[in-house]
Amino acid sequence: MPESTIFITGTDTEVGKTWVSAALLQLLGRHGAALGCKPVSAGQTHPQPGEAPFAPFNEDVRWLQACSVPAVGDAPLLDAQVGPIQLDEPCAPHIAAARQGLSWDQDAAPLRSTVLGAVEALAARSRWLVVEGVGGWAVPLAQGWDSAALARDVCPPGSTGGVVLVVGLRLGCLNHALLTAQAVAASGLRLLGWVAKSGPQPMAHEAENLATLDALLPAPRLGHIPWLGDADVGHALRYDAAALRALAMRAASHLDQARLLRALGS
Ligand SMILES: Nc1ncnc2c1ncn2[C@@H]1O[C@H](COP(=O)(O)OP(=O)(O)OP(=O)(O)O)[C@@H](O)[C@H]1O
Ligand SMILES: C[C@H](N)[C@H](N)CCCCCC(=O)O
Ligand SMILES: [Mg+2]
Repeated sequence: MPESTIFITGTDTEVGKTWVSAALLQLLGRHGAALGCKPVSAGQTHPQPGEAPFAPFNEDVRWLQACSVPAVGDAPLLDAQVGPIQLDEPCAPHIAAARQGLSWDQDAAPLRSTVLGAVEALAARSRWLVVEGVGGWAVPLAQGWDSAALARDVCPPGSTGGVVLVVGLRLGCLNHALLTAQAVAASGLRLLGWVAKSGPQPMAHEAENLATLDALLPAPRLGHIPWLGDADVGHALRYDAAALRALAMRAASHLDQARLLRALGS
């Protein structure tokens, strides 16, 4: 079993959870096997007209597969191991599932058992397991099972792991971050830390917003990942896993490794 399972949540969808997950994998992979999992994903990338053909893939799964660091001698992870449930449409997962005729609204048990089976298989091979949630903390998945319940399933209260919150720096993030931290605590889970992620436009009064989060969030800031303006993410995702790892390393250079290892108790 892993020393720690880290569940990555965010203040919203598209805030940088995958960037942070990939960066953590590359950073922690220096200290032992670090494997990534995106248990439920929604949205497949298909070749556009005129583009060289490739098999459709989910971008988050592709990132985590490329950036996972298996133990020496262990096999690289397969797409289906990193992303056991990959839905077609880029929307709320329970809606994407319904549109594909999956009956998650009737019974969560088959979904939960597939997902947790996949997570456990990776856990058995890793020192660090990084599990990326879907959207924000409370996104519904299936009847009686949501993203918060998934987090509790993969790093139960009392386990050595916990939650890392990614805060997308934009107006509104203070409220979303503080509500999420409250909800994590109410679930009985440990907030290990939080990471700020900038978008293409710098947030107005960024320093003051970061200071407010530092003062009010009940966990340490583990880093602030800037916008990497020159990154050709689309090309790297399609054709170049090494370029994805290089981008993840650039992102990781903005994380505080010592603080992270302290938060993980290592
Ligand atoms: N070149 C780049 N440098 C830094 N950040 C980028 C770059 N290109 C895109 N991004 C950021 O990545 C964000 C999406 O990040 P990411 O895919 O990690 O989000 P997410 O929280 O994982 O989303 P989801 O809920 O879909 O899983 C975009 O909103 C954008 O700000
Ligand atoms: C498709 C998207 N990028 C995410 N994977 C799914 C986000 C679900 C958000 C649901 C919601 O909070 O409204
Ligand atoms: Mg993501």
